[in-house]
Amino acid sequence: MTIFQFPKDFRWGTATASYQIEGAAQEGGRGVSIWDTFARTPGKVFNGDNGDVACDSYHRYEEDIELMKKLGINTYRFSIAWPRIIPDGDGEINREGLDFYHRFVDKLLEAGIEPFCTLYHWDLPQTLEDDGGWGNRRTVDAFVKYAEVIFKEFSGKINFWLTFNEPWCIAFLSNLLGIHAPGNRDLQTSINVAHGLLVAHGKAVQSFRRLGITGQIGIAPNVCWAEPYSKSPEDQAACDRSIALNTDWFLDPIYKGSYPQFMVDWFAEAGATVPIQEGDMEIISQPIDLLGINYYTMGLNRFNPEAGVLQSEEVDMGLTKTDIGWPIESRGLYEFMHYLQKYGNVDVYITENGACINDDLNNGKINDDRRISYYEQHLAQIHRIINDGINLKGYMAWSLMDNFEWAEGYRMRFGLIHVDYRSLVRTPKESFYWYQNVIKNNWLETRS
Ligand SMILES: N=NNCCOCCOc1ccc(-c2cn(C[C@@H]3NC[C@@H](O)[C@H]3O)nn2)cc1
Repeated sequence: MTIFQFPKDFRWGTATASYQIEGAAQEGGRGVSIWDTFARTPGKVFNGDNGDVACDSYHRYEEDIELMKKLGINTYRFSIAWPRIIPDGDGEINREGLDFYHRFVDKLLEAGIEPFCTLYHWDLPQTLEDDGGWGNRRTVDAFVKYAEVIFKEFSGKINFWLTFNEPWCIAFLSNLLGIHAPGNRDLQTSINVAHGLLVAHGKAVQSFRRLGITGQIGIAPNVCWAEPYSKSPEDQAACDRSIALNTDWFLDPIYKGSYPQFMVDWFAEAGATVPIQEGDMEIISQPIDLLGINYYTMGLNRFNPEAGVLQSEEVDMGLTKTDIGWPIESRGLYEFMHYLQKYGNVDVYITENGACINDDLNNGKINDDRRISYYEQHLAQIHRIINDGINLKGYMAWSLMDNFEWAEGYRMRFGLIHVDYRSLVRTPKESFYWYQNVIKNNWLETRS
């Protein structure tokens, strides 16, 4: 057994997102999002599940906050649903939507929990997607309008801001692979989306500074850490492409003001170019204050000309997997955080990390020992990272509770709290109590 002591001011939290937990999809003046549409498209979401009810947190947020207090977290990452604030995307402001989030944030603050707000966690108003989505500058301008409304409303209440969650998922999972909403399968479209959201990010940061909003702002890329299957240059290059599409494709423009040239050249070979307009890169590379990093797994990649646009395939090495099929390898988090240092020792928060473990209730308890083991391994790596002098400031477990896991619907459970989707009863799992103890002690004690 080893004790890993965390810094005194280290932030401990959990994370969720609006479409995944709120429900009340047709209440409070909320407009239609691309996920309402996608979930209703036959074959897109397991079992035809959708976010109409989800965890009903729109109505049960006070109960959820009581559970957060019981858990002992001091930070809670959530997202605001743009369709609740400006239902048709760039028209009238919906006061009822703002009032809901004021009630929610006030309750968080009352509980001594720091709100950590994501402006965009994938629920784009459908009207904007109908008019070209992130590839259309109208959507970029609409996002800036939405962001400014939120900044002005919540300045002083919210001090930690993220513009976008997982830009790789928004651009490539959703517009190249077609697995998430809106389900396009086109390389040029996905590159246009990536560029549009980067410009929107930069413009929102400019507004944040111009309006003198208090607090810090950043973005939350999801990581695809990978190591080459062999020492061959082809496998190393395939690995580099896989990592770069999740990380460098977004962080080079933000921190360096230009896209990674080797990837621009790679896509040019595939006939796709980045639609850069005059001044875009200066806008995108506005200085930011923090990075959110979402880490789940890592892979061993090798070159395969048949393996998609990156010609990079993951090799199954027989590692233990979570119930969603992702290998459990915490080492990738440590390696990635050192890779990230090429952008400088920036302030980083782990804004998502967790395991899909579908254990169900058994005599009123959920003995999710595999989830505890996952967290134990990953928190030990977090301690290593901090010990190496990297500015890792906090950790938010994904997720507070089981919720709508996108194309997987409700069958995949990431929560520290079990949700019965019929009764909506919340039941803390054994991992909840384990994490509660880590937070209370501010140290990790490995069990072996
Ligand atoms: N790279 N090529 N892949 C080839 C084929 O991939 C097929 C599937 O791909 C993926 C990749 C990544 C994800 C994913 C899900 N979460 C969890 C959510 N994070 C934000 C929060 O809302 C959580 O629910 N994070 N990442 C899903 C599917």
